[in-house]
Amino acid sequence: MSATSKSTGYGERTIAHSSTNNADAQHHEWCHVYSEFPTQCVSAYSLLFIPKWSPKNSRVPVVQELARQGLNYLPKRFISVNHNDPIESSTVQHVSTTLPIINVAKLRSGLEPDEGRVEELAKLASVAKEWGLFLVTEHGIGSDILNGIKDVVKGFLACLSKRRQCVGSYVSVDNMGYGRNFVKSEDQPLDWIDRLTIKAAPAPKGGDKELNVWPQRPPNFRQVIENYVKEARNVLDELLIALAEALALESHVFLKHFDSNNSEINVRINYYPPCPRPDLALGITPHTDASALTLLMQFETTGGLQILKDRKWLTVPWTDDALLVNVGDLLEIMSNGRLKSPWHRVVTQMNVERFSVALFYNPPSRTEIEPEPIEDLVPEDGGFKKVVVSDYLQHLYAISPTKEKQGIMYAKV
Ligand SMILES: O=C(O)CCC(=O)C(=O)O
Ligand SMILES: [Fe+2]
Repeated sequence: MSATSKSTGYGERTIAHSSTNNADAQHHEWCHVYSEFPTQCVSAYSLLFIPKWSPKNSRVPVVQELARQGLNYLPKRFISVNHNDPIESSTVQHVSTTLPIINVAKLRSGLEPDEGRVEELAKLASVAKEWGLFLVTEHGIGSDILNGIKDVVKGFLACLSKRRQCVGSYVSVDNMGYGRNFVKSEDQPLDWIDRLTIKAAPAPKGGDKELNVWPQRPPNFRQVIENYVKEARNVLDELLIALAEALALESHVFLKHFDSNNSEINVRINYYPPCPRPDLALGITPHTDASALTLLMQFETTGGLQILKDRKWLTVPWTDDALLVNVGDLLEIMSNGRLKSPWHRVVTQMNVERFSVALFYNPPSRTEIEPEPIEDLVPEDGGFKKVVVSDYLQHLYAISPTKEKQGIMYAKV
């Protein structure tokens, strides 16, 4: 699910937790390595303080540390795949060519139709409607920027594993640390992932305490991510225009909800260490992204991301060097269901590690998004109603959505 400030940050993974004082922050600093439950915390601090489980004090393991131990079994807290569920256990390798790659350069609005724009818009309409996600090339984000991301992400994880010096300060921010959303009980299965979520935009306002969760090591981490965010924002704005036109809507119907000073951009670094039992564990549990659009890059290996299509999990045919864009709930609402926010999950792999970087693009949090009317709406599907972005996100955190209990229902008429 897309990040909001509720799941922003890094440290050890802390769940559904409001960190508001220095004592808590200190606790975060000390408790980096956990085995199965908080009561087995190996830090010195935990020897003195063994809390009863609650979302407030719950901790989950740093998966990287578990993977390094070379376990040949899966700790039981990570067992999540239910082999009795025909959908859950359906994994079909998707080898079709039905995920066309969108050439962003051809979509640019100044171009004449004969420069291929019309065909590219038609291709975009078809892939966005059928899949809710698509690959993009010729997006203009330089390979130096993308390679820089790979370097700082790996540098961050490496220095974390040595001395954990690279963790920023996270006082006064909700649900801090390596975060997995929606872990609310002790017996809820955990994902085989370590992740860091950073609120990259908007810049903190004068009175606000800076949301300073930027890692301090490698020293260029923040600069590199911010350069990427700047370029990515331009690409996503272009795509919002192109998607509107592809759906035969006025060009700015989606982009009008965004503004360059206050739109929210959260960046999440996902690290999937090699997993001893890929048949039993998931890297990320099935979810839809709450964002308007998500921009994803992956590296080191492919093949982890799957999408739920026609009641089957299909491996997304994602080539190494293309970026992937997926429609999130907020765009499903803005488009009044013309675009669907796809259910997706990440599977684990045995001897390889995988990294991905997800950039979630949302309108400013107080924006009321208004679904674009549909004239011939079928009466039984009332479409969507107006929602305030932050209300929608709060609702998601409150309900912990699942396929049975979908967050998007909140915005249905
Ligand atoms: O790792 C991936 O490919 C997908 C990550 C994802 O779905 C997310 O961070 O919301
Ligand atoms: Fe996602």
